[in-house]
Amino acid sequence: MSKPIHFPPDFLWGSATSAYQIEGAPLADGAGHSIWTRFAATPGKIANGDTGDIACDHYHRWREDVALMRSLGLKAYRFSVSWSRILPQGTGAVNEAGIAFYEKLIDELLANGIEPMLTLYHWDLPAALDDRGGWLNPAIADWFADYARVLFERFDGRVCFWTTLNEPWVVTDGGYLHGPLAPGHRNLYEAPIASHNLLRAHGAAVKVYREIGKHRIGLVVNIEPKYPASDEPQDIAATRRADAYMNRQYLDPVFHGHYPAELKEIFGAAWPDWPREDFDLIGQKLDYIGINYYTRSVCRHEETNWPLKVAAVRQTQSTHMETGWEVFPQGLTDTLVEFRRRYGDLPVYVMENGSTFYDPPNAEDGQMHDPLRVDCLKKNLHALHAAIEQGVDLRGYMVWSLLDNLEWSLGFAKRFGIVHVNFETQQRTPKDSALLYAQVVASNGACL
Ligand SMILES: N#[N+]C[C@@H]1[C@@H](O)[C@H](O)[C@@H](O)[C@@H]2O[C@H]12
Repeated sequence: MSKPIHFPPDFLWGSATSAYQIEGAPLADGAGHSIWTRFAATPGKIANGDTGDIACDHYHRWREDVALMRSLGLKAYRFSVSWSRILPQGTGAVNEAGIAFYEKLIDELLANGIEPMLTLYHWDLPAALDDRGGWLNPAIADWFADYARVLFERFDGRVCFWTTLNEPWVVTDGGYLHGPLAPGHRNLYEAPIASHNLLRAHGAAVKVYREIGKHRIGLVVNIEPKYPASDEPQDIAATRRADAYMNRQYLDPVFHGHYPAELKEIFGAAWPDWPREDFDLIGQKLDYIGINYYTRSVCRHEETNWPLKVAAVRQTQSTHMETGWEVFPQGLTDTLVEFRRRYGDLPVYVMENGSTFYDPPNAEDGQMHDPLRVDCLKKNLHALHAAIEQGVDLRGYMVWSLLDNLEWSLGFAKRFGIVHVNFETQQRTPKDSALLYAQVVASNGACL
């Protein structure tokens, strides 16, 4: 019998979602278009013609969903604000109805003893700003800082956990280099510019927060640890390139004041010489780092793969994600321990971790059984605890996701929720994984 595991006494157990994936009604009450309302309206961009027009109808069911979180005993809820609900044109006049929606949500969370954790940007850029160059326009750092200021002024104090960006790597790689995500560009020269401006915008928002904020602000990055497929020099080099491109491209500038050298190697002439002062802006001190972990990647050299010349070697037990994400809990431990080794003892929150498996239909007992997700959750939580035992200052864990939702260009078919959503009836049904998670929260991990 393994000894029961205990997490730190004030460990923050919660769940995570994002605006466009769950809210629906993206244009309600004066909101403006975003690059995702546009992308979803473009035939062929989202599987099965799915859109965020309704999604989980959270815009109308927010009170019910907070009650659901309360029933699971959650201590925190990580959500994002849709920039174009607050500033329909991305800059300029504030849409008070947009403020009102998030104010109701925040106050309801607080009334139910749930810590609101607010993400300023989770991919849904106002379309009006995309028309002005979006993340390719250096002015976006100021636009983002002005948007952040509005929310800081309205909500700081009720919101004590702020995140500037969610997964800048996905925004860049998906939206500007390879193109499966909004705004759907495929351009070697644009990707580094968008990525750099995301980091500048992050720094500009943190700078504003230091002027007027009184609580905590950080950045959320997705980390996918890279392991060489062999000890061949070219596989080792490929692994180094993949790590630099996906993981260190954001953490090195924020914490070390420069990009990894491999990026110039990868992008060649498409990699600009960045102004030194940009790194002073990007390197604003953070109160915590948020890490999203899903899987690892085993890398080999592949000359034909553009532009990294890296291929991922498919592994055995995988989730039902499009690219077959391997279930590899050790990667979560390794990621957290490596962050501490490379960047120091900053408080860490796992801001997303979860899995997608085909959930069998409601069993005759009316319960939604999801044994694969239950198994994956248990293994990941043990891996989390292993990191704490190795000295990582881990403060909290947000399971992705509270609800089945719109998995971006993969549509509604990829279900990550611990709560099942019937998208015809909007009925929410806690899965076995939700019941397990409720026990984990109640026992602070001792039930594992
Ligand atoms: N894919 N996948 C699931 C999940 C996605 O739904 C989130 O919006 C992203 O922050 C991150 O990619 C992770």
